Amino acid sequence: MSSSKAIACHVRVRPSCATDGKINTEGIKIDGNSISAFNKEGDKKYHFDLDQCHDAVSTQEEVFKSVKPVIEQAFKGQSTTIFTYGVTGSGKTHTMQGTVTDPGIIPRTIEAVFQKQSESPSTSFSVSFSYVEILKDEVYDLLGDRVEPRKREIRMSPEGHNIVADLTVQPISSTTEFNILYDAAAKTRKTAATRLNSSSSRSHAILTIYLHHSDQDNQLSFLPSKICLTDLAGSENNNLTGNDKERMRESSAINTSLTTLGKVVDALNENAKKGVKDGTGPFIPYRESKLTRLLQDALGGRSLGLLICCLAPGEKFARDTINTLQFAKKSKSVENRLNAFEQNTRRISAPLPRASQSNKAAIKVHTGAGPRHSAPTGRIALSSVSTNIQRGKVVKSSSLGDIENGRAISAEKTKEEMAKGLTDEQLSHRIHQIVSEQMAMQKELIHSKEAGTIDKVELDKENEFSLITDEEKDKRARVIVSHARKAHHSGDLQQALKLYRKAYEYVPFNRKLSMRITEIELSIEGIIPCEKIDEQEIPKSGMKRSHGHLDSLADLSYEESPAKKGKC
Ligand SMILES: Nc1ncnc2c1ncn2[C@@H]1O[C@H](COP(=O)(O)OP(=O)(O)OP(=O)(O)O)[C@@H](O)[C@H]1O
Repeated sequence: MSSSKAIACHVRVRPSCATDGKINTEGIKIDGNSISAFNKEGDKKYHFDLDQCHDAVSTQEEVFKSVKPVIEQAFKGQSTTIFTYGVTGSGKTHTMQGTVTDPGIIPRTIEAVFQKQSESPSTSFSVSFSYVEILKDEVYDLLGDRVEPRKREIRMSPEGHNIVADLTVQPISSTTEFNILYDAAAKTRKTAATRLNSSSSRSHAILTIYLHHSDQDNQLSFLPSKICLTDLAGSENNNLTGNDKERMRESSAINTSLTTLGKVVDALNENAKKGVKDGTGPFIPYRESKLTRLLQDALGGRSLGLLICCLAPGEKFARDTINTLQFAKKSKSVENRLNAFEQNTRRISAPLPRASQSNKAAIKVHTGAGPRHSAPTGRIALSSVSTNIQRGKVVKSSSLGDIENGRAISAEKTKEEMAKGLTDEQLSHRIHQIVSEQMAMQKELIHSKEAGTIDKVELDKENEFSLITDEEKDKRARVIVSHARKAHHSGDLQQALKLYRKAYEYVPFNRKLSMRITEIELSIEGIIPCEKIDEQEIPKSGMKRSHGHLDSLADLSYEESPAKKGKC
């Protein structure tokens, strides 16, 4: 059944410690589920109503008890995301991970998962997990090669989820096994001392627990439900942290991705205010950072979301406290569209065996060794399946390809057989979902055709995307931007938008381009006037960079490109 649910927002105040400096005992006050905080000057009081407030004496057990109902939804097939947010040193890692003697949400969740598994053998699910960190806007697999860690791409799965390419997903069958693997991986997460925290996390860390459900009696298995536990790196004030140059670079990447997180939440709220339905509203800048791409499901997506805002009690954090609580307040009005049923019945295959010694090898999950734009192929299959469901024809689900759990599907049952077991309401939801998927597929196809129209500028090498260097990506983006600018100049905004978006796929870090896309979208919607670009700005031949004009997209903000930053 489909429903929408706002992100739940909890707050936790950390006990005071030596680095907090002066403490105003009246600075932060909790009363039930309300919290008030004074500004630094102590002359203005801010008040917030949240879903749960934990004070400085709250225990790890109490905090876990308050999040457990969300985790339990995953046992019923609903994916869930919990993330900790707050200034550096406010207790995010303590809350999420804790210590051996005082475990936090992650170890307690794993315990609850295996407890559930042992309590109800009839609820058959096997367990695996992945663990990634986002450091300076690059994704690394913490279960992957630790000696020579490789940056991982983010790709779109056929289901429309952003997933990390070539990610290690480790099957586990006990808490002990998890602890050994997790401890080793957590040690490789980047931490460093700052003036505020002797072991400050310099990266965002996302631990995902996959529950692979299967119905042994009916020979069905489903997409895994996920419990995504995210420990965000802390927002930082370099004056307080005393960061050196390298720390400052990290801190700038952390602050930028958190700013994007805020922008995504703002845009979602803007959509909600305008009552805009899926995909037709203003541009949501998910693609501006890897963090927001990976949290897309939890922010306006299909995951049940819970945000824990952590607060540090020192007076010097007064402003951070209010900012954090304001972030909680605006996140609280973001609604996610939940649908455990739909997620669960998307695929039918032979049942997944429980994790055992024989299937312990870590699975690599990726969208295929093929091109970044292999997704449309998968979607064509999806489209034909959906058409056939509606016509009552039989199609094997193997045509869908199995991306999420990396296994070949050996479908014994058909979608038609599945449909027989659905109520009218469930079927109607399913059809609604399929129509949305078809629309997404069509969009992708338009993009592919677009690539065809610009073959002459070498976009026919699209399927080598994952193999090309960042420099080459920049080059291609410039070529497409030059075509976009021509369309823009001639007033063909739709064509310009398509091409700018295409270029953006190559340079997702390019904020100027992202802003141009937003401007055109708003112009198309008639919200802002269409800004004509000057013909002089259109490169006449080749892709020489134009000079001087700040707004020139031919420039593509080269200072931000990985090539320029020497990342290639
Ligand atoms: N509720 C708590 N009870 C006891 N100690 C705590 C609590 N919360 C945090 N601490 C301690 O405070 C210090 C900072 O906490 P932690 O490392 O979790 O902060 P953080 O928000 O994750 O920081 P960063 O963003 O820099 O990684 C740690 O030494 C931690 O053990």
